[in-house]
Amino acid sequence: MGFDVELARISALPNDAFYISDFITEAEEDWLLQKVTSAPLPRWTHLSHRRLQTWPSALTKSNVLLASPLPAWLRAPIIEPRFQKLGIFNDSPHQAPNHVLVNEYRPGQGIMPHEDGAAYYPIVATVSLGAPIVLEFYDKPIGRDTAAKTEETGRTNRPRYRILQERRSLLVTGDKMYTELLHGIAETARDENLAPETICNWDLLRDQEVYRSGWSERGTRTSLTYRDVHHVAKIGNTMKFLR
Ligand SMILES: O=C(O)CCC(=O)C(=O)O
Ligand SMILES: [Fe+2]
Repeated sequence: MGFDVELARISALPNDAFYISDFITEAEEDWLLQKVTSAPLPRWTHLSHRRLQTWPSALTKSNVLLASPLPAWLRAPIIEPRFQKLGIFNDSPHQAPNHVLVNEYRPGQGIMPHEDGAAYYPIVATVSLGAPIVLEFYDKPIGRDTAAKTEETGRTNRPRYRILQERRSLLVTGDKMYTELLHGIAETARDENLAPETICNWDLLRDQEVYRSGWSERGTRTSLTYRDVHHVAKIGNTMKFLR
């Protein structure tokens, strides 16, 4: 395999999580960003605090993916051969990711603490492009009225874990990190309080020196989040019912 995945384990976390700082080269990063930005405008969904592309297509209301291959630029070299060599999706239903959300965050933008839900096998592999950003994991609010509590407390609750994602890195989180915690990205123009004690993957960072001041100015950060959707429907089968 050439690379021992245990070397990439974020050992401060109780459940499986892996971080590889130099997952893609600078040239690959440039090329991927160019692919993202040259996608036709209707590809983007504009949300209030980020914009999003969904490949190959959005899931149906019942969380079904209509079978269609991912575009070549999202497959090679990331899935083939790199994910395959690392064996990231070996245990997932299709032994490979079949769905990618591309998120773009400008300074000041983020994503409220949330969970990704049951549509996906609980492994997410995220490639970060453009600029570093901190991903935060929160305990789920306890008790009834969960959604309202998340709205109220999501921002003020202190995160339980923080992971700094450098540009060109890969973060793999799975298992209970996704099913028992919420994750989000603060809406800020500056990630603060960066230190070995507060950042779980500090030892695995490519460049700790640049964060010595304890903060990092946000730039435009793009993430490619790879997942395996449980339910896939062949269009041919769907068409049968339409005839
Ligand atoms: O951009 C990220 O790293 C996280 C995105 C996310 O949580 C999501 O799309 O569900
Ligand atoms: Fe998410």
